[in-house]
Amino acid sequence: MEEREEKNKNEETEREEKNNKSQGFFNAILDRVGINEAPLFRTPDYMYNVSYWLGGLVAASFVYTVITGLILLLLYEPANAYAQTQAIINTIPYGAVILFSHLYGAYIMIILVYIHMFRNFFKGSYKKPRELQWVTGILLLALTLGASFFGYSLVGDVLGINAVDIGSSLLIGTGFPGATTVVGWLFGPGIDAVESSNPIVRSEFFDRILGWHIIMVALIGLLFVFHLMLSERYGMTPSSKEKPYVPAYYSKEEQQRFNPWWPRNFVYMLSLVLMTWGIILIVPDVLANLNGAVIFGTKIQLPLVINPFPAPQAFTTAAIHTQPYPPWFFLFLYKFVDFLLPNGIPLLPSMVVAILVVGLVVLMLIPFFENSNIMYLNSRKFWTWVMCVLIYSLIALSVWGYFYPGVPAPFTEQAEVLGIPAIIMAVLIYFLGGKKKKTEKQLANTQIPKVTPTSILGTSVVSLLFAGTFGDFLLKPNLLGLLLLFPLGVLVYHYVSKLVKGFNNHDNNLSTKSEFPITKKMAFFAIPVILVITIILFVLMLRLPSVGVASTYAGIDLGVIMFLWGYAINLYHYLVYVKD
Ligand code: HEM
Ligand code: HEM
Repeated sequence: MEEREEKNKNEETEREEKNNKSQGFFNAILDRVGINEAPLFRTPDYMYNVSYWLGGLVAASFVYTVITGLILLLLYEPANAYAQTQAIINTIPYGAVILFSHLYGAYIMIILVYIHMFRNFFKGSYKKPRELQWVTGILLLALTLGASFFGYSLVGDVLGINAVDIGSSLLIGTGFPGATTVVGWLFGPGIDAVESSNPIVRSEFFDRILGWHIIMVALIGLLFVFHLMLSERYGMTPSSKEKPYVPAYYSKEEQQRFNPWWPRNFVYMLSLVLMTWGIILIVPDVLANLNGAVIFGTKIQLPLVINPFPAPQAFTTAAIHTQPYPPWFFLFLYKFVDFLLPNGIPLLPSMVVAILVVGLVVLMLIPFFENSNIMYLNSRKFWTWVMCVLIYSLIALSVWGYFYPGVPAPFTEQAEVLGIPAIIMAVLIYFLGGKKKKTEKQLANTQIPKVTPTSILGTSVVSLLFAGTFGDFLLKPNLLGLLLLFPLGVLVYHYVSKLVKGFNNHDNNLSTKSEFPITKKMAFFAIPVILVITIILFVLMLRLPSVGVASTYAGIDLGVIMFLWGYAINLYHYLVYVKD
């Protein structure tokens, strides 16, 4: 009896092994993992479009910065921050590539987080049942800016140390109870320690900053897991054409028609990840080579805010001659601090901090303030206006802060730079935005306007330029003014007509066809060509210098290889999965 049982068991294992062999080793592992049974969201064809995967791109840049950050952690010396950062750039193999791409990984992550956020607002993805995703998203945005701020201060250059100085003065200046204690927690012995001749005191400061840098990154990681779990619960927000009403999500039954997560989503995501990583490597390494290069007899000196090289060391003679800029992602705040009240008195630090905190909380609670039950933009004109003004103000204040740092901004200037565009946007959104409320029946029978934030912003900017130039021309008629009026007039016409058409156009973006400009035949041949090119590039990479700034050539090479691989996988996705 026992013998027979043993025999049966053996036969079963043999059968299983045979089965696994015929499946292939890789598939057998996936089968064991149960990839097909995992409760991952199924995706309809039309969602294979970058706009639906922006969060994935943010996550890709996050993972990149974590990998390079862990390598930097092995190399960094808190007691010797600036000198060691220079050593990483100049003496450690591929150190410059790792540090520069860590910095730009963070920069690209910040830009993508903003794009992801605004896209999710305009798509209505914050509405029921995704409110928590929006709330955790805003926390993720704040943490990303925080982690980048602390990372930036780790270098020990004048910009990073100045940023800490401004930050702590702002907090202490609020006079809020406990502000000094909080500053003590955040910055330990403070920036004076950076000047100390005692390495223990110096490391006390940089250790504290490093600690916060890693804590914030860990919090991003934890919160992201939650954010992603929520995303898998309801899937990505369907197109408003498919689901025009709240709550917009596909039921379990509907999902059965769509593509399972494995392998198509994996293939698509891999292609996007590799392309993002490629760009993170290429951009700073190209910039590092541009900086100091002589082009047409002119020596290029990149502005400090985008330069991958550190600024001069804090508290040195060179530092005195450096304009104290904050990191570019806080330039808007830097200008905001220069604002004067209508009576000419500067904004108090307590007002600045209070406005920021309240603004962030309001942004976080948008899903609860704006709860119209239609997914289209014209059902939430007020909030569309708020978000358009927010995008515009972030950009305008950053540019303003860059060109006129520390120059007090009187109320009249604030009204010109921010007030007038805000009014133009309000008028455009109100008058061109169609009727606010429609019944379900009307909605089904009418064309739903489709207006993008870009068309609203574009129209506002060109109208403003046109109005300004026209005003100048009236005051001081001249030929240049007249010549400028024509192209600007054409641009105004272009944007306004686009906006008007947008309001009359239905969202017809549901085609499952690819937007690829090339045919499948071309894609079929392009893949092996890319493979051969990347092998050549790889061999070349091994011959390029590995130490010092010159290693950035290898960085560019690796970036191009990654980007091309990402593109080749994208072509593969197109060939295998996209229907003609
Ligand atoms: C576990 C993850 C991470 C670790 C261990 C880490 C570690 C480090 C270290 C040691 C430095 C100092 C490099 C030097 O000056 O020599 C640094 C710099 C920096 N980190 Fe991270 N980091 C991590 C993730 C991140 C993330 C997720 C971001 C962005 C959100 C970020 C943004 C920055 C920035 C902007 C710098 C300044 C780089 C420069 O100015 O060249 N880091 N990081
Ligand atoms: C570290 C920052 C962030 C990461 C890594 C991240 C990641 C993700 C990922 C992977 C998704 C799944 C869908 C996709 O790939 O787009 C997603 C969806 C979403 N995220 Fe984020 N996110 C971040 C920040 C934000 C912010 C700042 C907001 C808005 C305030 C936000 C709001 C949302 C919403 C509403 C969705 C659902 C989108 C939909 O249903 O189509 N996220 N996020």
